[in-house]
Amino acid sequence: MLGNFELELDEVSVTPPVTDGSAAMILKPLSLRIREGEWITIVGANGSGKSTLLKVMAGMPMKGVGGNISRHGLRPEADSGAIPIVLQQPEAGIIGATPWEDVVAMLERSGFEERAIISAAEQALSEVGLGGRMRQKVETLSGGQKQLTAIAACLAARAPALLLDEVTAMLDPAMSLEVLHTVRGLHKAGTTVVWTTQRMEELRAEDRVLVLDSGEVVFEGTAESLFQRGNDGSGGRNQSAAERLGLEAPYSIRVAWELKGQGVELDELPFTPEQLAEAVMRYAG
Ligand SMILES: Nc1ncnc2c1ncn2[C@@H]1O[C@H](COP(=O)(O)OP(=O)(O)OP(=O)(O)O)[C@@H](O)[C@H]1O
Repeated sequence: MLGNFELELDEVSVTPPVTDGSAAMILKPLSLRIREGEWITIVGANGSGKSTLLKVMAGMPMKGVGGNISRHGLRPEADSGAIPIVLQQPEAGIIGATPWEDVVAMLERSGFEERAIISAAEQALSEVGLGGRMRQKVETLSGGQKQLTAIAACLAARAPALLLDEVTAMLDPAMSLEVLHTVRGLHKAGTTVVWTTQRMEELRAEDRVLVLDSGEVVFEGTAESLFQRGNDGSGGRNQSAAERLGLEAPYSIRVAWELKGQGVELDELPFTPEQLAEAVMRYAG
């Protein structure tokens, strides 16, 4: 499990480094507190500011940052320094020739004592399901396995939170699901996770979601409340926050809305086909 984590952003904003005064802010002032063990999903279109917000959360030195960022009440540089971010391109952060070498290199760079390296690397690689592929050449791994290698390196180095920048964007649906399931498992075991995505089907009902639009937080709440249509007597047809923000609901939720229009009201909003099937079975009794 990763080290303990509490991150506080107080009126944090980011302005472009060179501006004639007319350029829009990259991130408009926002305040946010993330507690240990939370799962946050940041949703937004290209250019909405997701990566910038992650870099701010990571405590990366950046020009144009206003407001206060603190971890356990300390500035990030006074705490454990910048947290690594796993990026969209599967090869982006990998420096070793095999998963094993990559994780070991990260541990050496992070100043781990030699005798602690082997067990930390083995444990992290098996936690992400790569125990059997530690010595496989990186170029022969799938995109998802490369992402899991990068995630294992963060885990092994005891990064205080997993910061994941659209890590499934370049992966096929099956691989995306495998990476998502693995990270969900790590979260269940206590890891703090910030997951950014443009894919609504990666959300789960209880996720804490931030929606960014042009550098501004336009929604904050659970995924369930993002897709909840109101009960105004119109058969639940009045729009959810997601619809008002132009976000397309996952297929299962669209089916649930359609069923509700036909008078079939499921007892929970299904985020996955499996949840949809279960809710329909419960309805059918
Ligand atoms: N250093 C910079 N100078 C000027 N503009 C910048 C800088 N960094 C980011 N931007 C702009 O800020 C906006 C937000 O960028 P950011 O990369 O955070 O968005 P994003 O939501 O992660 O996008 P994507 O999904 O395409 O990665 C974009 O319009 C980008 O061009």
